[in-house]
This record gives sequence, C-alpha cells and structure tokens, in this order.
Amino acid sequence: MTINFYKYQGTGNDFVMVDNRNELFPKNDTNLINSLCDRKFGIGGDGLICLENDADENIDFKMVYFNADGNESSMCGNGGRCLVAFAKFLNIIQEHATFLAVDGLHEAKIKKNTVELKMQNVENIQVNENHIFLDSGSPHHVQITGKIDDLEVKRIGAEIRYSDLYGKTGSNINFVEKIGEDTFKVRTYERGVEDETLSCGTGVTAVALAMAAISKTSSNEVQLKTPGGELRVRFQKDGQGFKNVWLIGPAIQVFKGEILC
Ligand SMILES: N[C@H](CCC[C@H](N)C(=O)O)C(=O)O
Repeated sequence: MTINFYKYQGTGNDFVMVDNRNELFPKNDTNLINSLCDRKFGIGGDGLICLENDADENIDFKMVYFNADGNESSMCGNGGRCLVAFAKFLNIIQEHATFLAVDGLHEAKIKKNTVELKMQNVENIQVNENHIFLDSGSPHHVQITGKIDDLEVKRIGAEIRYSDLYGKTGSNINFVEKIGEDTFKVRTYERGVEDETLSCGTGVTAVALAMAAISKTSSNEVQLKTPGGELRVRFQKDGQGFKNVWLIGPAIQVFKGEILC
C-alpha cells in the first residue's frame, strides 16, 4: 500500500499529515502509525493527524490525532494549528476554520504565517504544593523550576508521568521558568511520545493559564519560549477558570511524500 503524506511542524512539534477524506487510511493499525512516526525506520514525527470530512456542513473538517506510539489521543494544540494550515493548502478553507476534534469544536484564524487556534474553556485548575494540574485539551502537570536549560527533562519527566500521581492514564509534564513579566520558558515531556518534544501546544496553554491562576503574571497574553520556538497564549479569566483561550504561532509545511507500507 502507498500512503501519500505531508509533513508539518509547529515550533518544532512535528506531525505526519494525511488527507483521509476518502477514509482509506488504516486508523486502527497502531503498529503502522507508530512505524510511520519512527525517525529511523519511517517518516518521523511526534504524531500523525488524519484530516477527515464531517457530516455537519457547518464544520469544515474533522481532526483525528495519534501520538507517535500509534494510539489515538487527546487534543493536540500544535497539531490543530498545523491541520488548519494543511486545510488551507488543500483549499478546504480560506482564512477561517471551524473543525471538530476529540475535545469538541475549535475555531481558527490564519494570519500571514501564524495560525490562531481557539482552545476549550478551562474551568478546573488544581493548585498543589509543588505543581499545578489542569486539562487544556490534554492533561498537563505544570511545575516551576530554576535553570530550566540544565534540566534532565526526559528522565525527570518520565518519573513524574509514570508515578502514582497519574496512574495508568498518565499526564504530559511541563517545566516552567519565569523570565519576564509576561514571558516564560517552557520544556515539556509528552505522554505518548515518551520524550521531550521541542514544544507542546496544549502544554504551553496549560502553563500560561497555570501562571495566571497563581498570579505569576497579571497579563492576559503571555509569551512562551520553547526549544522549538515562541508561542503566544491569550485568555480571559472567568471566575476560577479561563475562557476565550487562544494558542498562537507558526505552522509550516516541511515536505510531502509517499511511503510504501
Ligand atoms: N501527547 C499529548 C497529545 C499531543 C499534545 C501536543 N503535541 C500538543 O501540541 O498539544 C497527550 O497524549 O496528551
């Protein structure tokens, strides 16, 4: 079988994109998806995303997201932004999109070379002694650290992700260092990739909201500097939670190809 694909990256979080409107892609083949994401034996990627049609004519397309381990997973913010850019490339949309993902409907806007993605509202933020936990479309542990550049993210992240704290479901693990009034450095260990990724969209969204929740910033738009580049998150406080949450950053097509499998 030959699979045609496009490779996209959003601040270094990279994805194999498949136009699956014909629904021929074997989505249940976990081993195949894992091998397509393999950086030595396959295309390479932090995840694989299928673009599909939705029966509702008010929905431009549907997003089906798989982590690199081949399992379908929760929402991917950077992947959602890349999918919007892919949909524009395919002439499915122009500068505005409404699409359905695993966590519900999302609105997106394309502005020059950035994609602004509206994330779901976040109501429940658990502030603990040494960390904050919230779900910004995917589950995220947020922990403040010093000297973030020296951190062994993969080792320490895996310890927390597989600890009793998160049981079988696990969580993504984010480390954050404040470097300005509305600027933070973020490094993320991603569940389902089981490694540090160069950025994580739902991760920086969770970090931005967590920092606002514990008054580490008074701004309603924060800059997140990740190893893969800079992302912005805009939000509005809404009681104990947040609404009008937007994830903003680049989404780039890197190459296209076909792979025999
Ligand atoms: N690995 C995450 C999903 C992808 C999140 C990340 N790539 C993003 O940009 O939000 C999880 O299983 O919870």
